[in-house]
Amino acid sequence: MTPKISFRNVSKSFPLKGGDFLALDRVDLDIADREFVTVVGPSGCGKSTLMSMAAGLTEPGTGDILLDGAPVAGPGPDRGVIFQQYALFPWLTVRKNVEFGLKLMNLPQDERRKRAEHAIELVGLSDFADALPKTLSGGMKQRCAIARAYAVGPQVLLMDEPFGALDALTRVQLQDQLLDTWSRERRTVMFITHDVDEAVYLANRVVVMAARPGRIHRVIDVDLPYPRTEEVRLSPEFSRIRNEVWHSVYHQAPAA
Ligand SMILES: Nc1ncnc2c1ncn2[C@@H]1O[C@H](COP(=O)(O)OP(=O)(O)OP(=O)(O)O)[C@@H](O)[C@H]1O
Repeated sequence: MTPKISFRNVSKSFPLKGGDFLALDRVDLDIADREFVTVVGPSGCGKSTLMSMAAGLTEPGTGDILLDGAPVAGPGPDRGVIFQQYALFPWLTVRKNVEFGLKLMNLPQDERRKRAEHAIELVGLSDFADALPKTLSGGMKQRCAIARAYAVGPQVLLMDEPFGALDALTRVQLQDQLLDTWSRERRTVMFITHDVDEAVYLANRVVVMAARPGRIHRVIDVDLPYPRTEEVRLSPEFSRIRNEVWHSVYHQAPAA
């Protein structure tokens, strides 16, 4: 079956004083339809660059990035992008923030309203639909940003450390909520995180990257059942996989 997203021999350099800096070196990765893939690796290994290329916001230097087998030519409503900073419009309510992305799709007003309500309900913010962002906690703001991405109905969610700024408890709650939505709506998810526990808890597979140059170091299967519960989180198998990921991230041999 055609992968949902493919990185084929993708390299990317950025110009620096004194020569080019190779940020990504020959990355090959296929992400299947409806798969949940997390990406971890040391700071600067190119995680965000890789995701930005899948989003169509950054062009690959060489190689191909394919979506359903066709080259990515730029951003599109088939991919929802969520960053660590909530990026909400402060003067718009939760509902208006969520509806905003739908305006660009030229949907009729009642369809926009319906889609926004559904997305707001999915993230558990219905009681706050008419609230302004400044009155929301960090976790609620991030849920609003997630609802905005959901509302457009993308087949792919590209999430760059979406829970990075949140406290540990809110983070765990949003992980569960994300998995709950994913298991019902089954979008393809590519999710960057610095948190090894989070990477294992969420994913079908964890991609471990290495730095200098940025590249894929290992891909580790997470053969744990869904739904991921506290029991799963506390299981010996979870610890074993977590330790394996941890070891691959923090004990990488330097590049040849
Ligand atoms: N626009 C740019 N111009 C020059 N260098 C860049 C640019 N974007 C990224 N880089 C460099 O490319 C490398 C990879 O950056 P990237 O942000 O993708 O890494 P990362 O793994 O997401 O890092 P972190 O975990 O710290 O967020 C870094 O060394 C960075 O300095």
